[in-house]
Amino acid sequence: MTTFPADFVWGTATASYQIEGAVAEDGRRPSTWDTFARTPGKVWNGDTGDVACDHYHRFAEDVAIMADLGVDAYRFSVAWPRVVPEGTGAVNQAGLDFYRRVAETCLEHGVQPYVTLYHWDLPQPLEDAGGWLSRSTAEAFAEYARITHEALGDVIGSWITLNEPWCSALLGYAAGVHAPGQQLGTRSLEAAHHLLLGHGLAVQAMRADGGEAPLGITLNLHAVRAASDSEADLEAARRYDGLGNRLFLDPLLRGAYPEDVLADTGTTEWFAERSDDLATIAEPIDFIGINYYSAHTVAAPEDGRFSDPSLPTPTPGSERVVTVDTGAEKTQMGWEIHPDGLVDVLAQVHALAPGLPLYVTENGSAWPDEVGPDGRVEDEDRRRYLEAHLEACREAVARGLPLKGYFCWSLLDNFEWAFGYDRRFGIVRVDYETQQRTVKRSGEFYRDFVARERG
Ligand SMILES: N#[N+]C[C@@H]1[C@@H](O)[C@H](O)[C@@H](O)[C@@H]2O[C@H]12
Repeated sequence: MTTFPADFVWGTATASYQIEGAVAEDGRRPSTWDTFARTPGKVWNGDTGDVACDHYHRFAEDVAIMADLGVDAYRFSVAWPRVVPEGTGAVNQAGLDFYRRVAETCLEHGVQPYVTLYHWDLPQPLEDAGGWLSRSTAEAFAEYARITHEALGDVIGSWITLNEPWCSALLGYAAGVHAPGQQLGTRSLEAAHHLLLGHGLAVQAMRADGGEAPLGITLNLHAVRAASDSEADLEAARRYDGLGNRLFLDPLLRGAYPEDVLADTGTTEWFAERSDDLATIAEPIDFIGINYYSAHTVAAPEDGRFSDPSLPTPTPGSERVVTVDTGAEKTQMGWEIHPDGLVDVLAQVHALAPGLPLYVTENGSAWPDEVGPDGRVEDEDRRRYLEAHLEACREAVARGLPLKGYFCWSLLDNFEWAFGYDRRFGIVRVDYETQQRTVKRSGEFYRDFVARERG
């Protein structure tokens, strides 16, 4: 059986708004998710990240749990509204100091800090000025990145600029199910462009600041399969792969947008007017992070008729593309379980950028956990999902794909965006009433797997 390289990185991942709480403490100002969560009907049960897992006050305990699990690295995100509370202008030293404490505590426990600079909590004043539909937000992001990199570069092991720009753009500005809750159809591709431009400007700013830490970006890639080899279904798969994957992979790794996607969405001219940005977007990076959860089998709508391409294309799975239920087991999110799809997306990126190091920066599953009379959580479903995807990572390594690490999503149960606290992804349970942490069976499995693979 293939063994993982000795330097393979085993980690866990979280995000600021999902775990920190303390949303108005020590100078933090509102983000778009503070606003969105307070908008009636947007988040399950009216849940907010006001308290979440109280990680802002309990981070030392959480780092100690990671050390006990034996992980090498902790991927967490810096909240922009803690560091530059208004998005631009004044820097909040208390915010920088908090993240320095988190990073130093990690290092004291032998855990490498990996930072994501943007995991969706955009300072509200920037959204009020246009958000990611505005080019100025890309420029503001680069300045925030420079500030944070300059302040924390001595304690951060790796930097990820953006987490899942697809979600920020397509769910935030088209489907409207994420902050800021806009339903602007294909204008969401303008947000995608400004997110990618912000990424490139941030990479340039951090490189100019010096430092040796690797710089990368994290994308949620969709393993896409056509329901049949009919022309209509293959066309549906092309559309889904285009809007879900190539809209981001191509500019980042090929320096060009996919012409078919721009044609599908009637945005060719808009992007042509901004072609000078592509060199910045394609600024060389040191790794790509891939968040993988599921594979999607897609087909053309029953009648085979595609609606007018100029109509809004909120997200893949809109009226042009339907997702087919293959009968595979699903998680509580309704996502089909296809571990082999992880190898497929790793191979897809490798084909575009041979040799570029790859990390699985998120992989995990939500299940309705039960706490036993002994207080334990025997989450066998989550353990099984985890094991299957770790073995998929082993297969990727065996095939010679440059997979360098795996971060389990998530260390803790946390605020699951529009699902609030109804969905638990943690390998460590959080009792939101008491904030007690309990390592689940899946967490024990991950600990034992890592120890065994490390030899
Ligand atoms: N849903 N879901 C779980 C998980 C979400 O909690 C993360 O914040 C995102 O980066 C990504 O969507 C994946």
